[in-house]
Amino acid sequence: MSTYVPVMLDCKDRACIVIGGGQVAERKVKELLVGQASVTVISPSVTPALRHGHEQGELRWLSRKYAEGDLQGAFMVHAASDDPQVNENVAAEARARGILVNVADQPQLGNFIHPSVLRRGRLVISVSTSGAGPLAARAIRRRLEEDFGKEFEAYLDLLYDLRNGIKQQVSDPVTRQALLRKASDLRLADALHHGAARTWSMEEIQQWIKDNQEEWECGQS
Ligand SMILES: C[C@@]1(CC(=O)O)C2=NC(=C\c3[nH]c(c(CCC(=O)O)c3CC(=O)O)Cc3[nH]c(c(CC(=O)O)c3CCC(=O)O)/C=C3\N/C(=C\2)[C@@H](CCC(=O)O)[C@]3(C)CC(=O)O)/[C@H]1CCC(=O)O
Ligand SMILES: NC(=O)c1ccc[n+]([C@@H]2O[C@H](COP(=O)([O-])OP(=O)(O)OC[C@H]3O[C@@H](n4cnc5c(N)ncnc54)[C@H](O)[C@@H]3O)[C@@H](O)[C@H]2O)c1
Repeated sequence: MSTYVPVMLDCKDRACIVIGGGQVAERKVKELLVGQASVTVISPSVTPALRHGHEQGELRWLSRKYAEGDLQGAFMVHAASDDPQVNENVAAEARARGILVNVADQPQLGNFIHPSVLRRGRLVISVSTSGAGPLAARAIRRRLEEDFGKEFEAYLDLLYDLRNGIKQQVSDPVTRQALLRKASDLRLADALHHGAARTWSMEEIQQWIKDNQEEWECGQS
């Protein structure tokens, strides 16, 4: 079994092809659409959700079987048909073209696999068992859902603004580092959980930076 390297891929507007239109293809397409990829499904039949996506213009569906040459110009392909020989052929074309390829039934023929994903806005927690047991990956992800609740979406939006504010307002590198550490303290997320998880105004963000900067500088003198 491979030891995989986890990465976060930017698929925005990239040509991503999915061969097959069943439940597995649907799941992979959903993740690609979250990443704003340009998705083409090639399959004689598709699930109602994929058909709906096609009708809404969210993805392209070519209603036919895979044919060699379909992968020309693609960034990534998913071989998710229920025909092992077709999936093998897709993997072979992808390898010859140097395209990223995921193979649903024979993962070892591809060069990446999907983790189970928990999203809370900007927070992405990916769980993989390296192929040992996808259902266990799902179960672990579900357990993490309890520890990382919806407040993390608001917290990461706040952290994004706080970091930008700190970088703009605080020039001393040591003070800046101290404030960045404080903003990254998960107690801030807990506070959002216990209080109302709401958006901070720019004034509140600037005030937080000012107060904490003063507190830090007082502690140093
Ligand atoms: C996490 C998740 C993400 C996703 O798909 O996006 C995912 N599989 C999920 C569900 C799921 N998969 C399977 C079942 C049926 C139950 C069962 O058999 O256990 C269910 C449940 C269902 O479908 O409901 C069967 C299965 N899966 C693979 C094979 C082939 C093999 O093992 O050789 C077979 C046998 C096929 C057969 O024999 O028919 C292979 C892979 N599945 C992976 C990912 C990759 C490894 C992930 C890891 O371990 O880190 C890897 C290697 C490649 C890949 O797909 O990228 C998603 C859960 C999402 C969530 O809910 O959170
Ligand atoms: N990796 C995973 O997470 C995972 C999970 C479950 C099953 N699987 C495996 O993934 C594969 C697909 O599973 P599914 O449940 O989506 O199957 P499914 O039967 O629901 O769908 C198969 C799809 O492949 C299409 N297809 C068949 N021949 C084709 C061809 N020549 N060109 C293009 N499309 C073609 C069919 O039209 C259909 O839409 C199976 O091999 C299954 O064993 C993988």
